[in-house]
This record gives sequence, C-alpha cells and structure tokens, in this order.
Amino acid sequence: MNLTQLVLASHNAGKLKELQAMLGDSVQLRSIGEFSQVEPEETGLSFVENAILKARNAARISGLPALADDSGLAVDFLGGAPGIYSARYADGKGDAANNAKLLDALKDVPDAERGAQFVCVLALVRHADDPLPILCEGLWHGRILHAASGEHGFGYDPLFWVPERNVSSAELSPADKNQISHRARAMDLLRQRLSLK
Ligand SMILES: O=c1nc[nH]c2c1ncn2[C@H]1C[C@H](O)[C@@H](COP(=O)(O)OP(=O)(O)OP(=O)(O)O)O1
Ligand SMILES: [Mg+2]
Repeated sequence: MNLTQLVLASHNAGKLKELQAMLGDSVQLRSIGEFSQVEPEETGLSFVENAILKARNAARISGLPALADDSGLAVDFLGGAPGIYSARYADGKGDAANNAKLLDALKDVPDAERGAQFVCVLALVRHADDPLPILCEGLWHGRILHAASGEHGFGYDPLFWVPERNVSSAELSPADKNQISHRARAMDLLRQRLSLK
C-alpha cells in the first residue's frame, strides 16, 4: 500500500493536528476539506460503522486511500452517552454547548460516579469499496470534572480528568496528550498494522 499520502476523512482541525503529529513526516495527511465541504451523515450505530462510512466517503471523493477517526466520550453514569453522538450532544451547537450540557447532566453526581472513557476508532480504506478496512481502537479512562479547566486540545478536553497525570486533558501539552490519549493508542495499533516505524 502506498501510504505517503492519505486523505483524512475529518472536518475537525484538532484531529488533523493530533494525527499528523503522531504520524510524523513519513505520511502526509491531506484534509478532506480540500476536496469537499460536505460532511457525510454519520448514520451508523457504532464508532466502527461511522469510521468506515466516513473513510469510504473520503476515498470516493478524493480518489486517495482514506483514514477516518470516529471518536467520542462515553460517560459511565449516562450509560455510555453521549458516545457516538458526542459531537451532536447539544444538537450541533458546538463544543461549548456540549460541555455545558454534560456538566448539567452530571450536576450533583459525586466523583466516584463520574468515570468516563474517550473512545477512538481509526478506519483505513485503500479505496472506496475496500472489502477489508483496517480498524484500530483506543480507549482512555478518566473522570468528568465539575468545571472546565485548561486551554489546550478541543472538544471535551477541558472536562476530562486524567488520573495518571492529575490534570485535565486540556492542561496537557499537545505532545503529552499525543503520547497517552485514546487517539494515540489507536494510532499505535495502526502503525503496527502498517509496519510503520
Ligand atoms: O481527543 C479528544 N478530546 C476532546 N474531545 C474529543 C476528543 N476526541 C473526540 N472528542 C469529541 C469531540 C466531538 O464532540 C466528538 C467526536 O465526534 P466525531 O464525529 O468523531 O468528530 P467530528 O464530528 O468533530 O469530526 P469528523 O466527524 O469530521 O471527523 O468527540
Ligand atoms: Mg463527526
């Protein structure tokens, strides 16, 4: 597989930055935004289904092999919600509204019941109709804070407490987050599968 150039099937600039930093110079990630501004509807019922759907769509539009990242936050107290609906939790009103809704849903919930996991599924297809997508999953365990803290990262990072570092994930430097995050774990597996580095 010629992987010097891949299209990233994502309109999320935070993901592009993190994934490109993890891959280094050996693989150039091009954003699907160069080819189309239309975002596919994420109709799957799982991270895997949505990742495959986004990867196929990007490969079809770009003619390049495509990598997709479907990710989100699964909160124990909420039975795994918002899960695959994390980006749409506050009806498309964006990260700040999503975070406010999550804080509200966990109002008065004690620390011991605020466990959560970030989930990342990476899907790589060689072409739009690839019958054998490569799938890699990463989880990151933490807990939901009572208030936002930190300026780095994106999405739910300011609300995600990282027990192994005693900070929120938005307080981690980008380099540190990229060593230990759900996305880093999935990317480690993908690198192994592709025999990169
Ligand atoms: O490291 C992370 N740090 C904080 N928040 C995160 C992270 N990783 C995923 N998330 C949140 C953001 C969004 O609310 C949802 C992903 O939704 P997801 O559909 O996969 O991505 P998206 O719509 O932002 O971009 P796209 O689908 O074009 O790749 O989970
Ligand atoms: Mg999305």
